Amino acid sequence: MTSTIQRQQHQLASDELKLPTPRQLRDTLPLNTQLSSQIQQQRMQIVRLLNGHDNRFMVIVGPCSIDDEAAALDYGKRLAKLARQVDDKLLIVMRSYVEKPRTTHGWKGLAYDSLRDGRGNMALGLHRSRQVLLQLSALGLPLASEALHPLVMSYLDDLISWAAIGARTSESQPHRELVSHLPCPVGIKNSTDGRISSAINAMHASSRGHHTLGIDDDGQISIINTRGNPDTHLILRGGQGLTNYDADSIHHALSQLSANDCHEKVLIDCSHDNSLKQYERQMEIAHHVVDQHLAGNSGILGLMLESYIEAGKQNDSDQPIYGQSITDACMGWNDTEALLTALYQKLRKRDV
Ligand SMILES: O=C[C@H](O)[C@H](O)COP(=O)(O)O
Ligand SMILES: C=C(OP(=O)(O)O)C(=O)O
Repeated sequence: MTSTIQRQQHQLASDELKLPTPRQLRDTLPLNTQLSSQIQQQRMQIVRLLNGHDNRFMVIVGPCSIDDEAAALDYGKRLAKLARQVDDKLLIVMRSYVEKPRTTHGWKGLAYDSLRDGRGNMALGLHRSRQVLLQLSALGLPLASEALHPLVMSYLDDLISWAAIGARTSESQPHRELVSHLPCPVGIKNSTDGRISSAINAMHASSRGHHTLGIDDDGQISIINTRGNPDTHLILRGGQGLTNYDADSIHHALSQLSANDCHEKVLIDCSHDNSLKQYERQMEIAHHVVDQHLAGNSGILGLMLESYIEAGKQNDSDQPIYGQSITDACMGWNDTEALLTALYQKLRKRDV
């Protein structure tokens, strides 16, 4: 008797553990032709910037992590409106991260634990992630996300215009294979200790085709033949308490990229070690980076900001605060809008 109950419980648990295949989730939450061609065009716009065929400045801005669809959409609407007003000078891409790499442990993002109850209902998490990315795309914004788990990407990569490989994974072979397969431009971060060589090696490795393991659209474990991704670039995010957004660090990075035959373009992450995790510092860093660009440094592709509706970050023990980060501390919307407007005006002034 007991063993029958145990078997039934086990059966229930394993049913709950089953996920839809990528095709099933895409069929449930389809990308329509209009949005699909919007995303194709947005990817191509970023590639044009990367190849120096468009001299706009790219800004990847948004919450450290998406934890709540209502707040993400509220933020997205504000950003989409601003993006339209400045789009002759700034190509604005919304940070829409549904996976978070952790230094040790902590909340891993909407895709893993959307209820934030620690039970890891990934069927719900993947559904909610795909749904919110579709809704954000429909606002007209290009979306940026970190490519962390290769299988998670098989559910979401059609919605993303730009992906990041984080500082903790740039040295990993499966991530380099993943980049080689992704259908969009990818920024690769310097490692957490500040080295840029791991990112440069990753750019080389991912520019080639690979044969690797993965799943097909129907969830069958398969050999995946990747095409090689020519559209990668370096992201400087500082490391081990040292910053690398100053002119000398950027010059050094660009000369290393040139010596290694990589795109001579860097994106500056104004957060993480560059801000020494003090979110307010992102504003002065962003100005410093745009000033270098205006002084003629054409190797600077743009910058990244962590920003949400409310400034700072929540404390686990507090009542939830709408629009405030539950991972890294972010700039608030008012400062973000003022900063992007000021950067835009600076860039326009150059042309008058
Ligand atoms: O951007 C987010 C964090 O810096 C990254 O996920 C690591 O976070 P942790 O050190 O709090 O785990
Ligand atoms: C985790 C992130 O950054 P990094 O990999 O630089 O720590 C991030 O941008 O969310």
